[in-house]
Amino acid sequence: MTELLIIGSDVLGEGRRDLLIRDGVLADPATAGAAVERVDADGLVALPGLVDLHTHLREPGREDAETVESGTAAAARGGFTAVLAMANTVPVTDTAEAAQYVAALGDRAGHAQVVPVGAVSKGLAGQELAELGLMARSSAGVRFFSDDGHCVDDSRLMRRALEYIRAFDGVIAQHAQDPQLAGVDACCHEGEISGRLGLAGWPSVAESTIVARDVQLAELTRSRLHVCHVSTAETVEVLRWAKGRGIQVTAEVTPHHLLLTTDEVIGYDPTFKVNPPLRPQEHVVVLREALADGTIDAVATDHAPHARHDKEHAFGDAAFGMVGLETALAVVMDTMVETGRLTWSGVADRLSVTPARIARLGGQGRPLTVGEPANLCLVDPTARAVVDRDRSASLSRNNPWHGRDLPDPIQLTVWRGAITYRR
Ligand SMILES: NC(=O)N[C@@H](CC(=O)O)C(=O)O
Ligand SMILES: [Zn+2]
Ligand SMILES: [Zn+2]
Repeated sequence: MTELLIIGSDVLGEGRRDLLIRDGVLADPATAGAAVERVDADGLVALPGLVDLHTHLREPGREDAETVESGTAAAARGGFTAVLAMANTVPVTDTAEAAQYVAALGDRAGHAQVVPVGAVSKGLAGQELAELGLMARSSAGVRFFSDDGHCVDDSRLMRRALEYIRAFDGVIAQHAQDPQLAGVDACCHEGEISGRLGLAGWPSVAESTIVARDVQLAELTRSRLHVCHVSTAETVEVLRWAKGRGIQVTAEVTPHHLLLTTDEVIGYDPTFKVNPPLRPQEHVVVLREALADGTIDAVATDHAPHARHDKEHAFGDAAFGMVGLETALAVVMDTMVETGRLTWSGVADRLSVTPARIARLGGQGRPLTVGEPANLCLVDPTARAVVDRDRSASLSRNNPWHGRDLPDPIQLTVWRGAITYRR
């Protein structure tokens, strides 16, 4: 029997206590055996293991950019004990077998729980529904469905998906992007900078009009909608309205949309090309407020690794996306904790408790009390470091934080009682 005793950590910033881990669960520290391994956590904060609702692991199909092994190792370094693996792999996760395969790869890697996301439409083509019911009833137990990377544009298909998943308490996570308003070339927030740089514009309303439609469909179907990577002030207004009406909608924001602005694009560095695009500061401020007041429920990374040969192109031709698992908590600390917008218990809520609830994950996002599964991370609230993209567990280097001085919090991650990362 291996035991781990974490001594003197500040649990959720609410007081110092010891934590004993035995057989994968939290036990009474007074019962620790003589051979217990001790971890000195003086000055550290203990949080429930972080849960990422939005990770691209790229396996199967693009193992040159990321594998389940490398992506979940990066997750553990970032304090995550569970990640939802988006369906836009090759082949797409649109069958029960494909979902079971991704979950099995996660079990084999052993760094974090890998929860497969099921596609909404077959092949992400937006034409016919994927096998939603079979994925839900399989051993993979899929509850979270998304065509992420693509918007479920067809209103009728979106309505039917929402109707269908209600029977098994599913949720449809929408990548909100009207493909007509944001055309195929759109790669920069539509505004002064896109005009000056000559980049095709991606207007705010291409996001918010889809969200406005979808919350009304969620109301009609009495089903659950989740909005991926909210990036605009207009979307936040729609969410406030919908939540005020009691519509079952939740939303996430990425770390990069909480800190970076359209200004990053001025140097045409494709590292900063992401979907939805980085927005001007006035949107960033609204996103921070909305995360603080709960209008936006969760932070999700949208970790989107890309191989060098897909990213190193002229801005317009490069792939969309940036890595983010290892730096997510750092950016949330910088934008939300150090600015007084969120307490540690607020951080635990937005990065663990609420995402676990949205995805219906038992055993994740739980309080750190006796009898609960030992999924946690230890955080140093004062450490800082300059981010180095070459010191990463991810296989990809499209890291927008490279060279930036940020908090460097994660000291230890424990999943199911086993140490998955140690500084
Ligand atoms: N966010 C991105 O810019 N890219 C994502 C897809 C997505 O989340 O839309 C990807 O899969 O690369
Ligand atoms: Zn997306
Ligand atoms: Zn994504």
